[in-house]
Amino acid sequence: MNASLSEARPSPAAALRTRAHKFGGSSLADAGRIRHVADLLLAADEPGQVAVVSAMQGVTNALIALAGSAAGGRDWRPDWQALRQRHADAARELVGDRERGDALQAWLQAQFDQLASLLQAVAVLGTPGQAAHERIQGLGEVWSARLLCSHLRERGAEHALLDARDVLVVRPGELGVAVDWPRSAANLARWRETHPQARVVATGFIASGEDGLPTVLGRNGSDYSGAIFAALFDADELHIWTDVDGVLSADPRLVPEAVPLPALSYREACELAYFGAKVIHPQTMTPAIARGLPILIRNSFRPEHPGTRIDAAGGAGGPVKGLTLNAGLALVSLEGAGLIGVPGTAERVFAALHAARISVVMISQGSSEHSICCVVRDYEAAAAGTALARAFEREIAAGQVQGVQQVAGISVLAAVGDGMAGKPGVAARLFGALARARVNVRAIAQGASERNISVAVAAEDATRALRAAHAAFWLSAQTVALAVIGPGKVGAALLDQLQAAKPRLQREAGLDLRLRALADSRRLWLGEHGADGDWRAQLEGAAPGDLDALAAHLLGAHLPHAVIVDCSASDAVADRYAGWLAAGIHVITPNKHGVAGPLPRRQAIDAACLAGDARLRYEATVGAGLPVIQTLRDLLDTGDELIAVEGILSGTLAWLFNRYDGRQPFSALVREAHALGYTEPDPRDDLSGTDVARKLVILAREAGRALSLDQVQVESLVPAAMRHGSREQFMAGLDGLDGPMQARFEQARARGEVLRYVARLGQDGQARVALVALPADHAFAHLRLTDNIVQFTTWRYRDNPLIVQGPGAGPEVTAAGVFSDLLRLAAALGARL
Ligand SMILES: NC(=O)C1=CN([C@@H]2O[C@H](COP(=O)(O)OP(=O)(O)OC[C@H]3O[C@@H](n4cnc5c(N)ncnc54)[C@H](OP(=O)(O)O)[C@@H]3O)[C@@H](O)[C@H]2O)C=CC1
Ligand SMILES: N[C@@H](CC=O)C(=O)O
Repeated sequence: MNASLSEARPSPAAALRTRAHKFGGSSLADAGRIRHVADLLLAADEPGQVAVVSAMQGVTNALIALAGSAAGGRDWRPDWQALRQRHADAARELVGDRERGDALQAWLQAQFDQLASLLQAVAVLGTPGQAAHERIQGLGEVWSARLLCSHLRERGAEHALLDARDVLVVRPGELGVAVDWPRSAANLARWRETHPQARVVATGFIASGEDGLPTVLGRNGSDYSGAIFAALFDADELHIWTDVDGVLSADPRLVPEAVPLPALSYREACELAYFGAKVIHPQTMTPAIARGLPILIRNSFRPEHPGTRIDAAGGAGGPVKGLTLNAGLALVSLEGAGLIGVPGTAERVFAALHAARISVVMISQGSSEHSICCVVRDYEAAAAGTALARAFEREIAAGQVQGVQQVAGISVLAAVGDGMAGKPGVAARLFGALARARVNVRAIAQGASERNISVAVAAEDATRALRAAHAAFWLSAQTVALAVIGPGKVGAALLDQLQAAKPRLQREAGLDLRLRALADSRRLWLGEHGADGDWRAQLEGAAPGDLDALAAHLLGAHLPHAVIVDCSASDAVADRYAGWLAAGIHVITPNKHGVAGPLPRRQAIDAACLAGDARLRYEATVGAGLPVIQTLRDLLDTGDELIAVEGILSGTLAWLFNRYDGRQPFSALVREAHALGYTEPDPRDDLSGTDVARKLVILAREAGRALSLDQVQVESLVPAAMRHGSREQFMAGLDGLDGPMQARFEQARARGEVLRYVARLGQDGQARVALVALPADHAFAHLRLTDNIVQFTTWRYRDNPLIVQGPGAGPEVTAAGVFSDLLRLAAALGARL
């Protein structure tokens, strides 16, 4: 009786090439769905076919409820009637032929009459009893199989109807129901003598016990029946039809980007199923595994989709095929010097937990043997703690073990894939992704098969951890939750560039930049799935809100990475950088107030970066899209020393003095520069030299010099009378600039010189920004438009300074500089850039 499946002899009809199909309840929910199943079966080009069916959706539960009602003395007749009507209606729709239809209705009526008699008996006894309960539960499959078979016959197909109770013999086993293969195979062979048809419809879920009484296969029983009949009919493949495109790489409710997996090995499928992925149950697979039968998980709503193939080979793919998350767990650990080098500690832990009937989800022990920890279901944690405390009572009393520690709110993330075995770097990639997503790992386990790495993390980090790991193994794009503050000239250009580049970045770099928040000084827009459409329209309808809500919303997405891009010129916004960075939000900005602001603020920002993993990038603060800061950093990082910096650091001032020839009013050019988006929001910041001074401060600080804005000698081009008042008042009185500027210009021209606004940071530490008259052949006299020029004199470049030159202002180039920072950050976070 213990004969295994491989010993079972195939039925005489096994010479046929046969494919087995299994349809679940949702595929048979009503007449329309049953008709669709028939379409699939009739369209399949296969000589032999076995279709194993579940009950119509919800029918098994309805039958169990009927038995419960009858046993509890409640009136079961209305529900019985509804169930009868549902099947009678389906039968009417499925079988139009009068004679066949009447026969089917009469058969159904007889079935329901028998059910009614059973329920009456249950009501009298006050309990269904095991035998009646199993008989009642399994009726749904008998009815659905008959409906499908009758419909197929109506359409001219000669399918035989196999009631599994006539063939399949099972007995209770330790891990559930076990099949008596020799008896079942012999029964099938006998049945085939009178049912030689190539195509068969069989009932799932039900079978006969060794005593010949009807029984059921338990949870996932219909899938199990599919595999059993596939084996008994010696099928070439088993197709399990569901309502999804196959096995997904992760739970789509937690990772919306989860993808269907084309192929899995049996072992991968078992590992994923164990950790809760929506794969078929491992027990279901045993008959298939035993004979190397491929299982295909397919979508009955999209039969053209190939689905997931599960077989011995498992197909190609990355090292990790899928990820699962098990929630509702707790960590229970023992720690103490009394465990070191003591043989039998693990055995005592397991024995104590076994005696308390507690199943261990994961176990981990450091090689120092100083501690050992287990992950158990949270509702069993207290009992596990008590069991361990009792088992180690002596050591705890002697102070050799520091009691039992329990941590609730734990989830286990498991990465599964045959390709992990023998491949260096997989764990590094997983842990690197978790670190970058700021997820703390509480415990780790990897079996010697190297097919599964499991990590225990805090429940609140679990979704972020899953998404980060999913992206790290290229199962989906690296997803970055993005907020843009200040959609003014630069911000708007950036948003347009982001929108245009998004599809290509997703496709080619595996980077999903998801805009979740937008704010200007008056409005805050928060979105769930990213502003993929018209961001302007979204902001248009937004209400006022504060930046705390913006940061909370960004973090609330549980996306692996969060970035705020500050495109304002606001000091108040810059004041928040340190807090955001400390909270793990990366910051990117062209706004100089943060990095050139008061030293204590800058120090707080730097400290937040050092303490955590969040990064601040601000390349566009100097030279807009030019690589000025990066160049200086590269020089310093490779061991060079900065001696001096000199240059033209203002695009606005460069443009003004490149254009100004004394013929048109200087004020007209300032208005034009403002309209072109070169100036700061308030052009006085440019004309006063403050903007240039800030840039010099940024470069000095980059070189490690603690320079403050008030230490820079600044020559302002704004007459004292125009320094106060609103921006609008200043713009209205702009022609007040014209007289003094004309005079400076004429003086310089008389000497054959040109005017340029130059910044200089000397070796002596002196910082100065001023309008100077330069000889007409000076390098700074030959720039074009908004060109900046920055000359770095360093120890290596002491005879011939290193020069960075190019356009240094304008919304498009500045936005591109900000975007480059974002992409460099994304690359560091793991995007394929
Ligand atoms: N233009 C250029 O060539 C370059 C600019 N930069 C820097 O880029 C930044 C933006 O410049 P630009 O686009 O020209 O400026 P704009 O004036 O066009 O845009 C500023 C944006 O910031 C918003 N804003 C202001 N205060 C706040 C606040 N407290 N909270 C939220 N949003 C706020 C404004 O909103 P609202 O409309 O409601 O006021 C507006 O959307 C500046 O810091 C500038 O120094 C850097 C390099 C080059
Ligand atoms: N207004 C600034 C813009 C860049 O920082 C400039 O003109 O350089």
